[in-house]
Amino acid sequence: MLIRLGETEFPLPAAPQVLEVGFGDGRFTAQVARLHPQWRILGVEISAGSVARALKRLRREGITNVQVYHGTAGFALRNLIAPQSLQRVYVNFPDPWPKSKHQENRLLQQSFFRRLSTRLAAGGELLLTTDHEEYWRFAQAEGRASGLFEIETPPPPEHHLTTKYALKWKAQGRQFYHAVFRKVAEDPTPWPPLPRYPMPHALMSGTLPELESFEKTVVRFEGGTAVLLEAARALGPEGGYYFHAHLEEEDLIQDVLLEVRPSAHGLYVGIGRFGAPLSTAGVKAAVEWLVGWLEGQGLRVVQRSY
Ligand SMILES: C[S@@+](CC[C@H](N)C(=O)[O-])C[C@H]1O[C@@H](n2cnc3c(N)ncnc32)[C@H](O)[C@@H]1O
Repeated sequence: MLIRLGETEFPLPAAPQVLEVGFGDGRFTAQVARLHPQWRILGVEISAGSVARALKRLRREGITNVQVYHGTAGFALRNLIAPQSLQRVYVNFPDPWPKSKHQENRLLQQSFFRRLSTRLAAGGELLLTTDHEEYWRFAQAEGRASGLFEIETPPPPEHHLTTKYALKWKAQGRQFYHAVFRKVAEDPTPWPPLPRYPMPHALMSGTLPELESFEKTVVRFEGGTAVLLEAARALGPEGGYYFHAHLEEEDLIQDVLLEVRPSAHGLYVGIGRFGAPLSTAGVKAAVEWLVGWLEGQGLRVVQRSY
């Protein structure tokens, strides 16, 4: 039920028809899944704690028509959702980012609406419910500016007002706002999924140096940054090293382990399977840097696969 990127095809082969962005504790997701057992639902959430709580709830309730992705809505839309496949997107109580200098962090901006239009089916819709009147107006202005959506503002359906945040704001007597953004046209700009590469690796010869220290290194590549944070010695009989790399690419943050270990064919340098990483341009850049760094330590490349 939890999507592991390294083991998933892009887009998801059984296309979800419904997406919920920022599901929090997942109670609304579970409710929708129970009401519509025939829908394939994808829930997306950036908070790891919320993902864990929602997964527990979905398992406890025996719900099988929800897949959960831990990451950003932008990444999920681009990579997991097939073009023109979504019937409905729920956004309940998105973070309002009330200060004007933080507004660029808001989810419902014109660029998001443009990209969303490529993944919605004809007539597909996004349903926004919020307690934040200013964000509600902002989202409508952004949706309208895209020229791709028709907008209506009926009162919020009662069952949207049962989420954790809805109950919290209800207790404070706040007012609620709702908007339905219905797709009427599509952005023509192509937005293909992120390119993926075969797992990059190299075989090297020579003696692995005894590392006394390792200095944090930042590697920039087209589309992002890889930060090699630290190195650790493998204590097993074969020895070797692990390198912790933090990768930031568009809509994707990954922490991966690179490894240098003796193999039957020489020293293997590549990405470890730990955490089922997604083999992106960032992974390639990190492996490339490590191989170059080891060359600087006197090792030679026997074979390179990237
Ligand atoms: C105010 S909470 C609302 C949670 C839930 N929908 C509710 O009504 O109780 C906003 C949620 O959106 C999540 N979130 C914020 N930005 C996101 C993004 N770009 N992609 C996915 N989730 C996001 C946050 O982690 C948080 O759980």
